[in-house]
Amino acid sequence: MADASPILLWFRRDLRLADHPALAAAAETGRPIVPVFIHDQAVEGHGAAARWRLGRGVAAFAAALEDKGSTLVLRRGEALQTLRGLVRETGAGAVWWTRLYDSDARKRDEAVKAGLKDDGLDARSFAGHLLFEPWTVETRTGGFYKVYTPMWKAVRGRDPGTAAAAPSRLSRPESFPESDALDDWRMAAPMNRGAAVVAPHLVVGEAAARDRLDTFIDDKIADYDEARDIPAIDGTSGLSENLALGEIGPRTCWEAGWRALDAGAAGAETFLKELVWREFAYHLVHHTPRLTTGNWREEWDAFPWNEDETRPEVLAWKQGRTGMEFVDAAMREMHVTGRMHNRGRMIVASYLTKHLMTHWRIGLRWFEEHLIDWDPASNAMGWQWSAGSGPDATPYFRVFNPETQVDKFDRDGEYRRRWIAEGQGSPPRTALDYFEAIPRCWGLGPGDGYPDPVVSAKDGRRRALDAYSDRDF
Ligand SMILES: Cc1cc2nc3c(=O)[nH]c(=O)nc-3n(C[C@H](O)[C@H](O)[C@H](O)COP(=O)(O)OP(=O)(O)OC[C@H]3O[C@@H](n4cnc5c(N)ncnc54)[C@H](O)[C@@H]3O)c2cc1C
Repeated sequence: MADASPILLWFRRDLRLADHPALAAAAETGRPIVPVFIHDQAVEGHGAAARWRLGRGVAAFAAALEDKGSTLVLRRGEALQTLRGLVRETGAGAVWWTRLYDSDARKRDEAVKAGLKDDGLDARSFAGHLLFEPWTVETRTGGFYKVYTPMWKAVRGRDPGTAAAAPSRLSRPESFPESDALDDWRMAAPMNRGAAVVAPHLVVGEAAARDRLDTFIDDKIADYDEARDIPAIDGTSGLSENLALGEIGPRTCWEAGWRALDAGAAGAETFLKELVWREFAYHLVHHTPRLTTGNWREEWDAFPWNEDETRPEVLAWKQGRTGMEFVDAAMREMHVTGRMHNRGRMIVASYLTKHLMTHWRIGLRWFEEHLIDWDPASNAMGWQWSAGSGPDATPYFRVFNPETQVDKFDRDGEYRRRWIAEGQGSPPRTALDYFEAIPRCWGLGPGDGYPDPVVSAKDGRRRALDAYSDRDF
């Protein structure tokens, strides 16, 4: 007789109903589905902004499941024990989930799979977080790609499969097990007063992510090639926030990008390429887990980066008060919106690791604390790319000059005016919001003077290049 026991569907960073292979497969069986989200602090701990954003995403997903006649069961605790408890409570014969690729998640998932299999359960993982899983893309000699462009060429013409539609209804078990109350998890607590400032900038949930993609394709993709590099222009998709939590599937984005390319949209190929940068980051993290914790090029362990986080110039960087306007504008954008334009990310990362000779790990952790689109793979790759210690990285001797970057990417000063209040007669709301978002104990206000540079662009560059030429690797 066919197995009619419930399937526990363990949701993690895949908070969606469409383009979800594990959910589609479960719905196909006709068996009752028990959707579960476990707040597993060991893996889903995150920084303040990502944790808060996760809470908002879980709430939106729970509401979407209610619309389908189902219920998201929330539990907190160590994953394997929690799932075993839920199996006992529901009589489930299967536990299915979408694969993740960073090392913390993989270690947890491997232990979960082994434990559940020992219990005689159908423990199964599915693709869905990526277009192409890391072991399916190989160089001609059989390794993984360490350089982006050949990887792009290898996958450009590949078919990642079709994104499935959301199931129309989900079969319910006779009763759902008890669920924690999301409010009891206090996901917003570490955000303090920042939450009220960042909240209007969030775009939460699957339906909103889908609208965001459609708006991007209809209104922005044609100009994406050029607009994407100008931080004052809202010219990118903004989808990183949703992709990070799986509120939209990468195949849905890929298909939309291809349709736009086929229809002749000029920027569509660049958009597809950016999606593959995300893949590249995950392939790297899968094959070399140290990407998130240590120098990918291990010879960089000998480089004299400073790891003292208490230095005043590091505090100035965190606060957006280095006296370098482009750097400060970008850091403040992150305080207010939980995001930072990609150009800004490259500039502040270069400035911290080169002008301030500070270890990229300090920046990586600060981003992890403040980004609502925090992603373990893209964040680590971005930092190591900027620092020069990663694969296919910008060479260390290419030091972004924050002053000349202004001429290229913010010539009329709109971006800097949007975020830096000091010196403006009537600063815009965005610039004032920065003072509402930051910790009160910093004691900063819009009436303060704008700081002198903690290091001049020229001196910082020279210091970095001297250290680089003194290295013995
Ligand atoms: C130091 C540093 C840290 C970063 N940290 C993160 C992070 O924590 N989370 C994150 O999602 N991205 C990170 N990035 C990559 C990039 O800045 C963002 O993905 C991008 O700004 C998101 O905006 P968007 O969604 O509008 O992108 P779009 O320009 O619309 O691009 C579409 C999608 O492609 C992917 N993508 C675009 N650029 C990159 C890139 N350089 N690397 C990897 N994927 C990319 C993203 O998923 C993005 O949503 C980082 C980059 C740097 C230099």
